Amino acid sequence: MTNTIFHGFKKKIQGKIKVPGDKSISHRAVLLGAIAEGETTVDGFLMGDDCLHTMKCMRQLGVRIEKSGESLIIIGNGIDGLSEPVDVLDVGNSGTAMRLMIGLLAARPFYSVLVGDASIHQRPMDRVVLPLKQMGADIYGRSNNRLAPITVNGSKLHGTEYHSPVSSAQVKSAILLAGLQTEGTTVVREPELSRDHTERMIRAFGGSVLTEGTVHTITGPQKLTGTHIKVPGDISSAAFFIAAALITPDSHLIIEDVGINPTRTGILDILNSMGADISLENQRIVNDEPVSDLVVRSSSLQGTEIGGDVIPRLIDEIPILALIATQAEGQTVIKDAAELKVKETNRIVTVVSQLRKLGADIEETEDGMIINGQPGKPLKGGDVNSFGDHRIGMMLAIASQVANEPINVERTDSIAVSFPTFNELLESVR
Ligand SMILES: O=C(O)C1=C[C@@H](OP(=O)(O)O)[C@@H](O)[C@H](O)C1
Ligand SMILES: C=C(OP(=O)(O)O)C(=O)O
Repeated sequence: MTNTIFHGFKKKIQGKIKVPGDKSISHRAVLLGAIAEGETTVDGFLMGDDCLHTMKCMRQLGVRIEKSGESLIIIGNGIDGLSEPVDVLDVGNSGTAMRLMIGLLAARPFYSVLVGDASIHQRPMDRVVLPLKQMGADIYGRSNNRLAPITVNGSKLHGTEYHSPVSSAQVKSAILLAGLQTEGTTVVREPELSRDHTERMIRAFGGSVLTEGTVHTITGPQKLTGTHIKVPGDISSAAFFIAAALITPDSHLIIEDVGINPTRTGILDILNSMGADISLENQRIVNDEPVSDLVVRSSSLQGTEIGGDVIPRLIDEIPILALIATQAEGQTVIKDAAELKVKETNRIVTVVSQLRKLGADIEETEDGMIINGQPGKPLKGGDVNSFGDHRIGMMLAIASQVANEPINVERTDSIAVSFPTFNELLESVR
């Protein structure tokens, strides 16, 4: 376990940077490349722990994946090219890897076991197991099929119509990946639109998914063809640097090549409504995904209310939004965010407890938190803990921009899950 001391009180943030590749898109590039026919080249793949676990699992399933310079080459042999793994598939800390692979493997004619770290073994898997069982899947897990380890006895599935109680791209994607291999039509409805990278990427691989509002329809079986994927920078990683520039006086930061898929830009909409000075330049489309450079300047911010259908569009950015809210004038209320309780940690508890330790005025609610901003009043330093949650670790590191004493963050090793170069990049712009 590593700890890191961050000390950056009022150190202005300046420069031009790129953040690592999008985690959601990187997972999907490997999964779809692995089941496509022919070669797939992935540029900008995120070499973070989560995606490396997905890559290793796909290799265990018999897929050849090689690094070639900065690119990843996946040699797919079609969906039938996957073979039974001789050992358990370990997803590490990644909910995306586990849930998407359960969907993928549910329709493969072999046996597999999926495990992960202590955090993964506490996260609900029934949200994908239930709909897949409705499609005829044979899946078991601890605690009445709710928790990992999960065993998948691959079988022939049939199409279904599933109304998901949660707006979760992992649930939607698991069903679509099973539906892709299944004779007939599979329909998944979600309460609010969640990130749509799976749908876009199935199309980039030559497949088809129909989306009407929040209803997604896939008709299988479909064959995918290898392609060239360029992964944009991860807006969820960029968010930490956006925050650092906004809350530190005299900052001016350019972040190049950031993915701005509308299902991910809730953070930009909310920051805009809080008065943030962020402009989008050089907007373009790459692989059916919108990409832009972001120009961020320090800003005076106002508190706001964050809830409703924006939540799935910024769910991973709530920890850093909470920190930003401590620096905004007035109150910020975050609601409808109970999903935070089933992330790498219970993020309502970890955000509130750790920011409180630093002197923030923040309290937990049933489905979110309330923050009374104190702009101009520095946070304190001291010992805080990421509890193994990468996003909590990075949020606490950025808090050092507004803390007048050093912040000692325990378990910073977890940051490598999504942003292995975070510390160096932060140093480079300070
Ligand atoms: O599909 C994905 O790549 C992800 C979906 C979201 O989770 P849910 O599907 O649980 O909302 C998000 O929090 C996670 O970081 C990545
Ligand atoms: C929730 C996250 O990821 P996952 O669900 O894939 O573990 C995240 O990256 O914040």
